[in-house]
Order: sequence, then structure tokens, then C-alpha cells
Amino acid sequence: MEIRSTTAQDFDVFVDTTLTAFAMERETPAEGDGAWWSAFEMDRSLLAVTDDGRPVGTAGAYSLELTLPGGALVPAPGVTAVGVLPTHRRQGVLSAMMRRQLADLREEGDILSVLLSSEAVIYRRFGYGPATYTQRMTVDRHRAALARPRAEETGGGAAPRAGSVEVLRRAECGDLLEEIYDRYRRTQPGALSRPHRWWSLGAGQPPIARAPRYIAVHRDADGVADGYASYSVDKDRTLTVDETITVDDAAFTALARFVLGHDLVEKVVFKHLPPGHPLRWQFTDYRAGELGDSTDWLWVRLLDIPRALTARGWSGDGELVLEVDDPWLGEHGRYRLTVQGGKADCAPTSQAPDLSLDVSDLGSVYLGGTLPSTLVRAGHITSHRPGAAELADALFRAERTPHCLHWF
Ligand SMILES: CC(=O)SCCNC(=O)CCNC(=O)[C@H](O)C(C)(C)COP(=O)(O)OP(=O)(O)OC[C@H]1O[C@@H](n2cnc3c(N)ncnc32)[C@H](O)[C@@H]1OP(=O)(O)O
Repeated sequence: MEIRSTTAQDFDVFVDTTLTAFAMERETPAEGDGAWWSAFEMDRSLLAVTDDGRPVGTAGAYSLELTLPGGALVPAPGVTAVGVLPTHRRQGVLSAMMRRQLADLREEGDILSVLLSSEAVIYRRFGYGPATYTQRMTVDRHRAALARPRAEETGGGAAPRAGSVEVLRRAECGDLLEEIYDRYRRTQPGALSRPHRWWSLGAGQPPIARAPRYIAVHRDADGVADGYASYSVDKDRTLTVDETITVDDAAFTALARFVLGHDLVEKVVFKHLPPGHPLRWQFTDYRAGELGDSTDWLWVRLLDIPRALTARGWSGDGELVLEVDDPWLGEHGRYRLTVQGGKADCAPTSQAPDLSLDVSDLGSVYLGGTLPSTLVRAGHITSHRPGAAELADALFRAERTPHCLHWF
């Protein structure tokens, strides 16, 4: 079997092989998940081919950008279209593709890669760890009065501002959604860019895919669009919000108020909220919103530990020695992480470690969405001195809960 790079000529065979592995059919941009496969990058993809020339496995990568704590934007290959034909599974095809892909990404200078995992048991062995989480909130609309927040008097937090909401059809939005999304993702740790090509091809779930949707667009007092909610209402009178994308909490509150005030609706479902989202605290009735479908979303794999650790912003000051095992790449390193004034230095050291961990666990804590102390308690990370886990918690923390709702 050979693992080979693809070219534009391989597009159809690549898509067919991927869809067969997922037991899916091609959809058009206006249907369900749209033509999610249409943005595959053939100059970053791999085909596994048998000795007699049959394609049996695929792995791709999208050229995305990830927002780190502190606001740095770094290239993040988004691993996608990983599939092996049902006839060729458990024979090491995926392992061979992962080995080649990680080597290629490193050679291209990437410091990390990311993916969404179809099954949670697949990717840890390759060094990926779950790093952001998301959940659904179902709100009984008739219990959903929003309390008047104390911050309203002082103008802080999510206090309402003058602004307006306009309802458009998806087809009327032009580049508006793309522009708002791009503003949002630059300040949200864990968020990914959405290349222009995706929007123009309709390559993704709604509202990237042009399936029929209503789009509530929020504008600030100057008329500048600063948020949108993409939604549909089904026959059961449930209004489902695909995503609420806003540049700040006040715009989110205004859009939440709008969808929760929608007549002829019994329930409002927000499909994606980060853990700890303030919406729940805004209801007069704390139990008006029911949380469910809590799941991992973005998985992170560090490829260059010192560069990755110095790229992100940090909170607090302190020093930790991390001993990191990378069994898949056969690497083992010790790094002294010195954090001061929001920045870190990271250099190899022979000092005794404070924490020992696997590279997949470092991926999990990297964006600040998983507490190192949780992984100590779970037996993933070993702490060698009292206080080391608590110091790691304080340093790795992000300015806001990392969240990714981009599906790829
Ligand atoms: C980013 C994304 O695209 S996620 C999408 C992943 N793809 C899918 O879910 C599509 C359907 N599934 C498939 O195509 C395949 O089953 C794949 C790609 C998940 C796995 O491919 P395979 O070629 O069978 O994997 P491979 O033989 O290299 O397995 C490597 C190891 O992982 C384990 N493994 C692989 N897949 C799974 C799984 N789904 N569940 C549990 N263990 C698994 C294997 O048992 C093996 O373990 P071992 O080394 O201890 O024996």
C-alpha cells in the first residue's frame, strides 16, 4: 500500500472514496450539510492506494487559522475527510496516513493541527486531545423572561445598547455573515477562520450552506452589523438557532431577546453554547434553559511545543517544568515554561519536572478549555509537587472560555 499526495485531478476519486467511507451521498449546497466536501484542498490531501491501484483511504487538511488565548492567530491545518473503506479497516491504513500527514505538516512549519473527531476513541493515540467543548440549550420560551441586569444601570457586561434587528433570508445576506463571523472569530479563543471559498461554495453546515434559513442581523447604534442568528422554525413550533455569532455579549443578548420573543414558538434551541455561557444567568428563571448534548468539539495536536507555547497569551506569572511524552512520534522532552506579563518563554531543560503529561493532554489544556488539575485528578497528568497543578490552572486559563462552533 502507498500513501500519496493528491492533485486537482484526484478530486472526484478522493470525494467518492471519502463519502463511501462515511456511507454518505453527495448533497448539493442547498441541502442539509451542503457540499461540505467541495472545499477540500487537493494540494494538502492524501490517498491510500493498494498495490493494484485501488484508492482505499483518504485524509485531507484545510488551511484554517485558529485564535489562541491572548488573541494570536496561528495557521491551523484542519484535518478532515479521514476515511478508510469498510473493506480495508483495522489493517493500519489510518495509522499510515496519520504518520505521513503529521510529518508533512511539520515539514511545512505548522506548530499544531486540529480536527473534529467522529468517534472519541480514534485520535488520542495520534497525539490529539479534546480542547474545546460545546453544548445545546433548549429554552421553554414561555419561561424565558430575561431579568433586568444590574449591569444595565452601569452600562457594563451585556447591558442592552441602542441597536436594531433586521430579519433577512439567507439568500439576501451577500457577504454580511462572512464579515461578522470574521470579526467574531478574531477575539474568540478556540475559534477557526472560515475561508471565503467556503462561503462562496456553500461548503459547510447552514448558514454556510445555503439551505433556507432566516437570519436575524443585529446592528449597533451606528448601523454597523455586529451579530447574527441563523434560524429556522419547524412544525413543532421549535425555533432552532444554528449559530449566534456576535462580536460582544450585548449583541448576543439582543439577538437572544429577539429569538426568545418570537411569536408562535414553544421552544428555542441554541445549538452551540460554550460551557459557562452567561445566557442562563440572564433568565429570571435559572431553570428556563435546559442544557444537553454536552460534547467535545475541537481537538488539538501540538507539533512544535516551544513555538506553540510561546505563541499564545498567558495569565498570571510563574514557572513550570513540563515533561511531555509523544509516543506516536517517539519523542520525549522537558520544557521550562516561564510566564511573565502575559507572555511565555519556553526552552528545553534538564530540571526536575513539575508536571509529566502526554502530548494529547497538553493539546487538551493548550487553549484553556480544560483545567490541568482536572487531568491530574483523572490520572492523565502526574504532578510532582504540591501546587503545581493549581499554578498550571492559573497560567493556562484563557480570557474567556474557548469555543469553536465551526464544523469541518
Ligand atoms: C477528522 C475526521 O475526519 S474524523 C472521521 C474519521 N472517519 C470515520 O469515522 C469514517 C468511518 N471510519 C473509518 O473510515 C475508519 O474506521 C477509521 C478511519 C476511523 C480508522 O481507520 P483504520 O484504517 O481502520 O485504522 P487503523 O487500522 O490504522 O487503526 C489504528 C488503531 O486505532 C484503532 N481504531 C481505529 N479506528 C477505531 C475506531 N473507530 N474505534 C476504536 N478503535 C479504532 C484500531 O483498532 C487500531 O488500534 P491498535 O493499533 O491498538 O490495533
